[in-house]
Amino acid sequence: MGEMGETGAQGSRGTLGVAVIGTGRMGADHVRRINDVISGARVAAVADIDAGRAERLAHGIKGATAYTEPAAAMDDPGVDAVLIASPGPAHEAALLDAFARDLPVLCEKPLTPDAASALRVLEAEQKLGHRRVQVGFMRRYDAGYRTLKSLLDKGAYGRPLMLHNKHRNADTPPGFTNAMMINDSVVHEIDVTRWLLDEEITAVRVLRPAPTDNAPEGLSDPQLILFETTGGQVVDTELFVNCRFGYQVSCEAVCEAGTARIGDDHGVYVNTAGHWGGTITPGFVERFEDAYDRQVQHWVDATRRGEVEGPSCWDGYAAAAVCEAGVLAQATGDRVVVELIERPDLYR
Ligand SMILES: NC(=O)C1=CN([C@@H]2O[C@H](COP(=O)(O)OP(=O)(O)OC[C@H]3O[C@@H](n4cnc5c(N)ncnc54)[C@H](O)[C@@H]3O)[C@@H](O)[C@H]2O)C=CC1
Ligand SMILES: O=C1[C@@H](O)[C@H](O)[C@@H](O)[C@H](O)[C@H]1O
Repeated sequence: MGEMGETGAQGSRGTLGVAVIGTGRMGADHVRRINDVISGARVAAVADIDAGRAERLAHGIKGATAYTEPAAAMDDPGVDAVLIASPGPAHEAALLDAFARDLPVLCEKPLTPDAASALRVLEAEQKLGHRRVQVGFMRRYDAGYRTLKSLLDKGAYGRPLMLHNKHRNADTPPGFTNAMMINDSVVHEIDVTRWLLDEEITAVRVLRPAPTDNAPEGLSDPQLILFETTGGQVVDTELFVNCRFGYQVSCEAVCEAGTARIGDDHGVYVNTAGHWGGTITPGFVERFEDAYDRQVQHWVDATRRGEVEGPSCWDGYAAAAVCEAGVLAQATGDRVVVELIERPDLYR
């Protein structure tokens, strides 16, 4: 254990030594964030099954060691906490490794890619007897979503009846599948729906219009996803992941006495010869930069106080259960009911 472990996490002011698992796009961005943007933490170890990638990243960081095994990185003497940024199917093993060492974790979304594995993680955390995981649903740290949440919580426009979401990506990485459209992309709308409305999602439907010619063969893009909630609200999401023109995420809440919409900020509004308007961010890294920074700072601060806050394994499990229903709804065209276990005491 690093400095934090020697002094004790509770109330300690030591710098948090973080092992970053997975050094691809998000892992490398989180390493940069920990090194250059936020305070109170340092990268003590990185791990990637691609040894060269891990070594190249560790090379530029004083005191960081590269590993190929996540468990070996967690055993590094400088490590107090773990940030998991490997692909979703690798999360369960890394989470169980972290639990075996009782280390605090920030786990990128999705918690895991299916409900059964998410349930195993939920059960393993309960065996520890305390929460250890914050799930990387970073939209909860975005300024626009936070404002919308506080307006809804105050009942500013009365009871929310519907949400209209848009989620557009310019393009998809190689190997992106229809299931990933739900598990990797719509999982964000699943989380913001549950969080903004404070309700569970009870059923899912998916409509698949004729696909764009810009989508890779076999990808049904765009899709329209409909959720029903325990509160009787209906939520629609347009997901269009090969729209070509940039990255757009917005959410409009329709309430009894008004509507509130976020995500339309296009920066400076310009008038010039033959042109008017703003800009569109190219991708999620730019659109949600502040949210990622706030999310990681929040995790570091809570961990240094010996606390665990933010989206929990319950949120990760509930999202995985909705994703599973969504993938089935996508394949069959049916309305699929979401099956959830009763919420355990640890997450009440
Ligand atoms: N919050 C957000 O907006 C975003 C979150 N993500 C999430 O971040 C995670 C990583 O995504 P990307 O960085 O885009 O993927 P990526 O493919 O760019 O990087 C993943 C890295 O993990 C490594 N890896 C694979 N299996 C591993 C294992 N068992 N142990 C250690 N390393 C392993 C790969 O070699 C690769 O370097 C995923 O969970 C993804 O859903 C991704 C994009 C945006
Ligand atoms: O999490 C993310 C990606 O994994 C996903 O592939 C994108 O569609 C999302 O916009 C992004 O936020």
